[in-house]
Amino acid sequence: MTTASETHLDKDSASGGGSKIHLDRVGKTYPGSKVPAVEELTLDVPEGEILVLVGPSGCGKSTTLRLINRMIEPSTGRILLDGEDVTRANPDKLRRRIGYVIQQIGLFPHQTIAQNIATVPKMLGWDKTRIQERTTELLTTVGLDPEQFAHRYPRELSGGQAQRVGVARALGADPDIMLMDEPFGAIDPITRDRLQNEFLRLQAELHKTIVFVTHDIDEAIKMGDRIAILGERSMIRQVDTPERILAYPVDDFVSDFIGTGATIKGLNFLKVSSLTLADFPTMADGDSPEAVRGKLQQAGYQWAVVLDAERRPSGWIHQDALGGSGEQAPIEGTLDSDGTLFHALEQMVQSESGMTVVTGASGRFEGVVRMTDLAKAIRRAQVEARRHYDDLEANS
Ligand SMILES: Nc1ncnc2c1ncn2[C@@H]1O[C@H](COP(=O)(O)OP(=O)(O)OP(=O)(O)O)[C@@H](O)[C@H]1O
Repeated sequence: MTTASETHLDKDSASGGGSKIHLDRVGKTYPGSKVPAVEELTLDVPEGEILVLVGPSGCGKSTTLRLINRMIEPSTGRILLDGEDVTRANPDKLRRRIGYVIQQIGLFPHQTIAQNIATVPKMLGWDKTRIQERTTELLTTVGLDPEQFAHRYPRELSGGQAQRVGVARALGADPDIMLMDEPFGAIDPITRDRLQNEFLRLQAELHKTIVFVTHDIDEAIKMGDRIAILGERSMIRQVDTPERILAYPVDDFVSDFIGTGATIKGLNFLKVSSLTLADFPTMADGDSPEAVRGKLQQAGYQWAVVLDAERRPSGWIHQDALGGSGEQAPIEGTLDSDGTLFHALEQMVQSESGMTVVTGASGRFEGVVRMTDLAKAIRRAQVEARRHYDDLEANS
């Protein structure tokens, strides 16, 4: 097995070529501390990517994030944005280019929501009309009615609304980089899920380059184009797409961190369209029970899919019911080829047949997904991920 230190960087990233954010052996030792909080961290974030930093409490995630906008000054190393060394640039100017969202939101309590959102545009000297237009636009973008909310104060908002304002404020001057430190951390699970979805929808339009800190691996899997799993002193243990990390954690530290159920979570990244659906016995209008029993015996199945006149699946029939009761078991939902294998598994475990039906155009029957198909797809993902790491090692 390759080790994390051998695998966490590819050749391009070592030089930072073309990255929006490039950290070059950045380190931070806090005054009075013997141990660095961040040690020799080299990391790249390509333009338009959400990179999630995840790791155990105290491993240095927040410090790393704050090094990027120099809220914390690095002790060693260089920070490059768009290829430009900003390690010694004016930090105030730098921060105007970079949006920053934190868990505690940090809204100014004595300023209205509109004034809060206008913070950076004001610093940049925008005129009143432009600021007002931008504030209205941003409130709408984050799903808050400007008429209702612009003139309220932070204490007059719910946690979820305040968090949306936090995002709007960070987007104030349209920065192309956003740093987000557990932005949805202190919110109830339902609102949190909604905010995550809204943010992903927003990002699909805005294409910001985002570094996002969380200690929650599920949030990392959901939000990240890539995830960097950090160990002590922000040492990278593995950095990759969520699907590859789930398919192939490089060591026990990463396995332990992503926890149980990683394989099942990995099914979220696999689509029904990646499967070759095998021929499956069906019972259409006019088929005799004997003929269907013959098909089942030949194919080695106990269940057939019953189809209506339009070849849409209407139920399952067991071989014992053929020619007898004719009783059918319901189909617990169907999937199209865009569905994920995670949904296929969910439907499978609810279905009496233990299989999931796939439909195509106009709901017509296309095939079924069986447990063995899921197992094969998982193994294929694992083999591909492993091959990727073997190639990286061979090329390093
Ligand atoms: N201002 C500071 N002065 C001294 N040490 C600090 C300071 N801020 C953080 N540290 C230390 O640096 C290390 C990394 O802290 P940091 O907040 O970056 O970790 P984290 O991974 O974000 O933690 P958490 O998930 O618990 O928020 C910790 O050991 C912490 O105690």
